Amino acid sequence: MGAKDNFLNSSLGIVPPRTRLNPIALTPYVWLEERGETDGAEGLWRIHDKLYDFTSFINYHPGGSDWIVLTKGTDITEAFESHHISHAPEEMLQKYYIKPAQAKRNFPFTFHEDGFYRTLKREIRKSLKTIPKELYPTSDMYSDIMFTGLLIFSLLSVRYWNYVLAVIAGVILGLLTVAGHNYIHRKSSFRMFYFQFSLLQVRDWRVSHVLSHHLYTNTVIDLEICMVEPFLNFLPIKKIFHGYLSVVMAPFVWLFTFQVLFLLRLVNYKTIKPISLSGLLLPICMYIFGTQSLFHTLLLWEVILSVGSFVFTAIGLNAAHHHPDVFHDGDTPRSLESYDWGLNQLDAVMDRTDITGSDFLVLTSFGDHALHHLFPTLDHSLLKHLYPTLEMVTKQFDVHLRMTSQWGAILGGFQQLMKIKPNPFPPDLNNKKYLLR
Ligand code: HEM
Repeated sequence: MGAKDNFLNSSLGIVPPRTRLNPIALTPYVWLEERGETDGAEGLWRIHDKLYDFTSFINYHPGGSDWIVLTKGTDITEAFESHHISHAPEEMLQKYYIKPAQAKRNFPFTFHEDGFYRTLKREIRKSLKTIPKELYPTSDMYSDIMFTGLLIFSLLSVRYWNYVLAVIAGVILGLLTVAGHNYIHRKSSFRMFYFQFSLLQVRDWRVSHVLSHHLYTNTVIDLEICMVEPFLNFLPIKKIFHGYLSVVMAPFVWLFTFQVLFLLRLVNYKTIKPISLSGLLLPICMYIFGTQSLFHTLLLWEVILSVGSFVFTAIGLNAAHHHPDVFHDGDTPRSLESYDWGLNQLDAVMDRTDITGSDFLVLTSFGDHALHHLFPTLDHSLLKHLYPTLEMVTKQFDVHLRMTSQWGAILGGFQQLMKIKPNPFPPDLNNKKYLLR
């Protein structure tokens, strides 16, 4: 098998986008455009094996117009199923129905009424009604405090020309960016723009993270896998120097993710909108209130960005998905015929015992990740209340959520980078060593 096949081969039978071999050219928008060629949506919106025309619904979608506009011409089955917990969206579908789809779906995932995901969703719907209102949400408070901290430490660092203060501002920026991600999945709100002080873009991430990584986790179509290649290759395929280079490269990737993605954004300038530049408000404030030259202001801002990038990317890439026992495309899957999407999500995740339970840690380190993937529109501070329900349904289906420590996740990430042989057996969700304690 050549290097080319390595990148294109999916053990789930998923046909990747044409531009899969060229990570720089594979922007979120190219990814969306090329989904049109594989999804059999015939220029409309596909849900399961039916085609719909939501054109007249774009401006009425309660989650915001972005989601509908971006996904025209694609299969939105996984997005539609996972982003709505109430029955209302499903009940509206008939109004927009056009015709049956001709082509087979590009994904093996199913959502049968008696399957794992829909059963869990029914139970979660009930559990959400029992959570007392006063218990949530703490996320808004923590996010606002971090935003204020970022401003204060950034301004003080430039005012007093102090690298320590800049590093503190950088750490806050990294954590605030993770927290901002909590809002990107949901209907648009001002807090989602906290994410943009990193120079990363909400709209791009709604594609690369929400519509790609979240729905097709660790597969050849997961943009978060594609975008870090060839520097970091998490798929179990033949790699340069058997992956040793990846391990050395990892900290550099962490350090410059914010800046490199921003520069790539400038290359694809046609998708830039005025709001894309909102992150520049931070250096502008630093320049106005800091009394330093433009050059010195930019220098400290670069320190803040690099530290922030390091914190955000190191947390993100070592949070929950990369471990030799977690499913990566190429590994033997649980099923190819009828693979419940929720089970696939459990196969592709491993949560961390030392993060779960703390609202602040969960918000700032992509915690309670399995539940977050299964129900991405729920505020992070709600997730801890849903473990008993998850446990009840996993027991019913004789599967478990696997847990490890944060250190286990970091170590697992490096082991996965070195891994060149796919797992010959499907993921084992009953493996005693990882069970929730
Ligand atoms: C790409 C596909 C879609 C995505 C990613 C998406 C995403 C979302 C999001 C993020 C929300 C807000 C949830 C919240 O913050 O609580 C929402 C709400 C909603 N969406 Fe969508 N949506 C999609 C397609 C649709 C379609 C096709 C319909 C109906 C024809 C629909 C109907 C609704 C309704 C009624 C709500 C209100 C909340 C609820 O009842 O669940 N959505 N959606």
